[in-house]
Amino acid sequence: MNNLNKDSWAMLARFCIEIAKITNRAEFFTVVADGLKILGIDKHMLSVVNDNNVISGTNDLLGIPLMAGTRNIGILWTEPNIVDAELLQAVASQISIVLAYIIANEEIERQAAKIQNLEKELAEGSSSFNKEIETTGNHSKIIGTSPSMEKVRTLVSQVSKTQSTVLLLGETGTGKEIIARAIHQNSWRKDEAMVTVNCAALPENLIESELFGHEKGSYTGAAERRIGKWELAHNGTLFLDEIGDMPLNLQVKLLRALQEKEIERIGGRTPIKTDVRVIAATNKDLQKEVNQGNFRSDLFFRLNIFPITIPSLRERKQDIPALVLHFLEKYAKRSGRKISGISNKVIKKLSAYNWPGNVRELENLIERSVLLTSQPIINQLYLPVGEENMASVLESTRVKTIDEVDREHIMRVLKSCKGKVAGPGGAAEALRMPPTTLHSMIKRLGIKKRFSE
Ligand SMILES: Nc1ncnc2c1ncn2[C@@H]1O[C@H](COP(=O)(O)OP(=O)(O)OP(=O)(O)O)[C@@H](O)[C@H]1O
Repeated sequence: MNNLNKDSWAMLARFCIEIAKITNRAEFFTVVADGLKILGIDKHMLSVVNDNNVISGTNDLLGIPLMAGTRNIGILWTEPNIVDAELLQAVASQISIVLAYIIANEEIERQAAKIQNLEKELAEGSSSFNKEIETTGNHSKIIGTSPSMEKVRTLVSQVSKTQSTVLLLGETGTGKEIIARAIHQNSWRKDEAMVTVNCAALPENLIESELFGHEKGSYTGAAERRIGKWELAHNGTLFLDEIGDMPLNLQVKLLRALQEKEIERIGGRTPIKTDVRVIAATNKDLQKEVNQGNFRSDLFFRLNIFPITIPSLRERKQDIPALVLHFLEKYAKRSGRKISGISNKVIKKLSAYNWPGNVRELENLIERSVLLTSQPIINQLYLPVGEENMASVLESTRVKTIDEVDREHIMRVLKSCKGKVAGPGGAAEALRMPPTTLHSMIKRLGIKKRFSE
């Protein structure tokens, strides 16, 4: 029963000690576990139970099956000839009841932690649950028919049905998470959870507990026992995002978990067996990280069994129109707006841009444009303030007038001065011009009042 946690062991031990007192058979308790004298209980040797439900195991130990209904949940070991068979059966049936209760309790805790995890993700708006609904069961939501995306699709199909660890490589926003989800949805684990851990989002001291969990009191602040995401992903998939940012000392533990298929909670003394499929993703060049000593080479080789590189959007510009239509439909539906399309002129501009933020950047732009347009066809782009880089690329086909350049520059300076025109720290000072001149330029160029004093 090595997958029982510490509290459950203690509960079982207390019960067994009570039985020892009641039966007046202290010598019955021969096996020591977790520092407490309890009955030896094992669930891994059930196959040697004979017709009489009594077996001889190693070291001449006797084993009695522990049953929950017709299901074997463990085996009780004792030395032969210490107690009579009738008493042994009575003790075994009592222990079975307690053990079944403990196992059920642990399952409830695990499920509660899963629900809590989902609720947290829903509250943060990053719900794997939400996304699961969107991508149900197939690759249809992975948009793009360019040869490079078709290659990705083929690799996804090949690897989904296997147990292999997968490494997803690609720039930020290229769709690594959506591909991970497709692999999960096409695997036989699809009815279990895909649990996500962002290895870059948490400080080093918290990420180990996030991943592997901790026992109550294992460190200052560990007021309650916590089940880690690895355990939550049992029978399902664990998506380790930004794996290139995982701290070195945790990389050792991750490698061990991948190899041994078991983990230990912080402060826990018993290893926990798990069945987890790992998909890792990074936008870093992992080989380079290995060369620089930031990433362990043994872990790299363990993860790099089946790498899939997702191409950047600028390498597959032919996918832009289909992606745009997909996002238009998605956000028009979500916002209840009636948008029937987007003009060719805008598509051309989008295709001229080099998309450093890849599909995510395109998606954000379309969402914003759907919300801000008042026309049924989008024929203008609505760029977020501060995206000068993008704006200038999109506008590069046209030469700007001096007034436009002045206007943009003054607006930028006013913004950085929080709208202050005159006086210390004001825009006039920054632009080295008299406040009166700046005031009249603001008026002439039609700069909105919110930028002036
Ligand atoms: N091929 C695609 N079809 C449809 N939507 C896509 C595609 N690729 C990416 N997206 C969308 O773009 C957004 C960003 O994708 P995702 O989060 O999967 O990128 P990522 O590579 O994991 O990014 P990061 O490295 O920053 O974590 C998501 O909303 C996703 O649904």
